Formats: sequence, structure tokens, C-alpha cells
Amino acid sequence: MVAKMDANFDWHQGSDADSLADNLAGELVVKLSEAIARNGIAVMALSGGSTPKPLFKALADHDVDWSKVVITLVDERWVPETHELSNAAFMHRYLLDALPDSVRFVPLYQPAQSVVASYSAVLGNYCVATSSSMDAPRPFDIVILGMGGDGHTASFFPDADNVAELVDPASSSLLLTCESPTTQVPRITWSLPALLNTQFLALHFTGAEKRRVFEQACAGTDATELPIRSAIFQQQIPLQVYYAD
Ligand SMILES: O=C1O[C@H](COP(=O)(O)O)[C@@H](O)[C@H](O)[C@H]1O
Repeated sequence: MVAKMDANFDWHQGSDADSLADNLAGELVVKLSEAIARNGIAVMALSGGSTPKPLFKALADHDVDWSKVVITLVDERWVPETHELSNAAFMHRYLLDALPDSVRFVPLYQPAQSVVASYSAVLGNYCVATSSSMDAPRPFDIVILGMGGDGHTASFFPDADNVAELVDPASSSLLLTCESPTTQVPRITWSLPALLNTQFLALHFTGAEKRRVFEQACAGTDATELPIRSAIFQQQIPLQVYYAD
């Protein structure tokens, strides 16, 4: 008999989206400083979409040694930065452009390559930025996930052909591709094992509609149906849920 795994999360409720973002940004600054003190470097994977806008703005106001911070994306749409769907462009607009030039950013989109062919280039850039080797890339210190109304997180979409692989905690890949009827363009995403290999894992979302999706996710266990379950039902690292109505 397979034992039923419990949901593994702590709930942090904000009074509104802005104060939630301020609280989470304050926590991230502590985690960044701890990682820098421990390793001389802090590595943070952040989500795109629209929810993180106030978080990015709040984060940029903090005094951190940004020259010791490496930032990458949890996932990306396979489009250049000039495209309106680019998560990298979103991150530049609301975070990177407000930080000192010394901060290191590892984008996931590689011009002039197919998404699958880009894995080793992305990983290579990540390893150079984090002073680690391709055999043992440095784990993340911080991962901030988002969630869509369909229960997707990262680019783990429920209607993707490869959804079982996307939510597989034993996947041997660090990067994966996602194509589905709802994604508009192909996507690249860090895999579930890569994202769970972190010191701090948070899920940041707002609004009653998404809260219902989260509650529905907690009530079942099939992660191919609601991929956010892959972050809720795992025993590697407690998920810190940051929510406001
Ligand atoms: O497509 C994406 O959507 C999710 C959630 O986005 P939001 O606009 O509803 O906040 C995001 O977490 C993911 O990184 C992004 O690529």
C-alpha cells in the first residue's frame, strides 16, 4: 500500500497585495543575507506572470549586496525579450533595471536555438554565474513560485502532453519544455526536482479565485490534474504560502 502524503505548507496571510509583497520581500532579504553569509553568493529563482510586480518593486527598495546575488526565472515563454509575453522583460522592467548592474541575471530564453537544444547553454550560463560545475549545479537558495487559475505552477501545465514528466519529483532533467493548448508559445521551465532543491520555497498568489484553486489542490493528490499539488504534496521542503485576498 502506498502511504498518502500530507500537504506540506505554512500559510502567511497579508492584509492586501502590497503589504503581502512587503512581507515577502522582507523575508527574502533575510534569506539572501543568510545565503551570502554562508556561501558568499545567493541564488534566487523568481516567477513571471503578473502577481510578482509589487514583490519586485518592494525587493528593489531593499539594501542587499546585489553583486553577490544571482537571479534566474522559474520558467519562461520561448520568446525574445522584445516580446510582450517575455518573463525576462517583465523582470527587467520591475526588478533588474532598478538594481545595480553588478547583479547577475541568468535568462532561460536563448536566441536562435530551439527550446530543447538550449538546455545545455542555459545550464552552462547558470553554472558560470553561480561558480558551479555542470555535474553539480549550485542548488537555489530561494524559489518563488506563482500559480495560474488552472492550477499550473512554473510551466507545469495540466493540459501539456508531458504533464506527468513535468510533475515528476524523480525527473532526471533540470530543465524541461512545455507545450500545451493554453500556453500560446512553447515554454522552458526548471524541473520539479531542480525547484525543490532550495533552502526556501514560497508560493505567492492573490485573489479569492486562486484561493479556491489552492483549496481544491489541497483536497486531492493527482498532480497532473492540478500541477501546484507537486509543490504542496512533497516532503523535501515546506512550501511557504504567501496569500492576500
Ligand atoms: O505563465 C505564468 O503564470 C504563472 C502565474 O501568473 P499570474 O499572471 O497569474 O501571476 C507564473 O507563476 C509563471 O511564472 C508564468 O510563466
